[in-house]
Amino acid sequence: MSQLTQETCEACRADAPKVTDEELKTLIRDIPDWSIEVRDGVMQLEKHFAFPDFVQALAFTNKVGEIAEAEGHHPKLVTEWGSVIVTWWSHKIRGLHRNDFIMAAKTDKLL
Ligand SMILES: C[C@H](O)[C@H](O)[C@H]1CNC2=NC(N)=NC(=O)C2=N1
Repeated sequence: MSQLTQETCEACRADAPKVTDEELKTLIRDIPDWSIEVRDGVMQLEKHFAFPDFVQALAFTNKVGEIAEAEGHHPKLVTEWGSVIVTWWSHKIRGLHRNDFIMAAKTDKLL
């Protein structure tokens, strides 16, 4: 399990730096199952989680919500029967911050 899971998010600020290309290459190794998506020019981390039914998908969704509230950093969550797509990015900087990698690692740790 990545050391990122031991870190906590810093407060989201509009002038916070995006991760550099070099940091991105290093950080993504810690969360190898996550994909990097770019939507409207905004880089995001995304992963699909499969579950046997809706109840377990919803339970996982709520767990992600709990860590998001605890860290003050929130994802996009798409919950369907047997499926949750989790997407992390930093809205204020319209891109990826270290916070997003921390939260992706913490998301994986929920399973
Ligand atoms: C006021 C509040 O802390 C901020 O708006 C936080 C809330 N959660 C957040 N979550 C994410 N992913 N990005 C943000 O910029 C962000 N900002």
